[in-house]
Amino acid sequence: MHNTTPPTGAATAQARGALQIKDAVKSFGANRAVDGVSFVAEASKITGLIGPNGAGKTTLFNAIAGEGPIDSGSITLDGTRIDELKPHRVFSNGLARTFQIPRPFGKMSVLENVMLVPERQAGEKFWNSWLRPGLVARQERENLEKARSIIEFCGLTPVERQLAGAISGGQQKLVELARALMADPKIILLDEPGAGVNPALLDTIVDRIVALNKQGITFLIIEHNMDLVMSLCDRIVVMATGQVIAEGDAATIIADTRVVDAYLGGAHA
Ligand SMILES: Nc1ncnc2c1ncn2[C@@H]1O[C@H](COP(=O)(O)OP(=O)(O)OP(=O)(O)O)[C@@H](O)[C@H]1O
Repeated sequence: MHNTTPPTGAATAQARGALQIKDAVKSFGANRAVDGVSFVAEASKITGLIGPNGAGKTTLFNAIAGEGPIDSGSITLDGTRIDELKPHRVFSNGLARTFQIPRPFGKMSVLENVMLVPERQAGEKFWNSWLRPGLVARQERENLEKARSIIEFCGLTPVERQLAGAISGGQQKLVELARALMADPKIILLDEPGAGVNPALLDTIVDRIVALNKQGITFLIIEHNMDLVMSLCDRIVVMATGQVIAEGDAATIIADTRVVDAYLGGAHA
């Protein structure tokens, strides 16, 4: 049985990682893919972002992660504006994301993929390896230990030497989660963690999200699997045609006829 305790340092128990989206607009030509969106993903909570195909969820995720800036509005993380930052700066501010389709380095092992996550390592400065080889060796050892403990937490130890391109899609999603955890994030954005994942592995993913959230990590999750959304999320934000049409807890969302109408009118069931 692998270790199910979140790795030390992955988060603190204090509430942090509050993400505030205010009047966000993002257009592609005449198409306002994100059309005046405002909501808060509360610190240390799990917020679900749902809506039919084309609602603007991925566009908003990209904007939050710095991969396609909004045209107007603001995005703040714990009160700090992040909407004008490049992706690596958003990342170093404590926001990590995973992708709908995992993007591991397929020709590298699972362990190498997890260890590749950029850190402010001494070894990155070439003179350190010449002037301070002991420091570099120690940091590399600590990095390896951290990667191994995160890999264990994610249940990936049996495949840590395998090529990341050769493991299942569900395991690749766990590799993405492990990579996110290497950065000690305050908030993790998960893009469809349940898509294409077998039920047993899905249980592992859900279990790990819950454990990390208990340690204080905030989650914002795009997911089409409604059972998963309803059981996992403290709060749900529903988007349709670029706008927020409803938000609240699961019971509120289920009872909202605007949500039903949006899904019936959209392509997604
Ligand atoms: N790079 C782009 N260039 C032009 N239009 C885009 C681009 N990305 C998204 N769009 C358009 O923006 C709108 C919102 O798309 P988006 O992918 O954000 O929706 P979504 O809610 O994530 O959908 P899905 O659930 O299918 O992933 C759609 O009309 C889409 O065609």
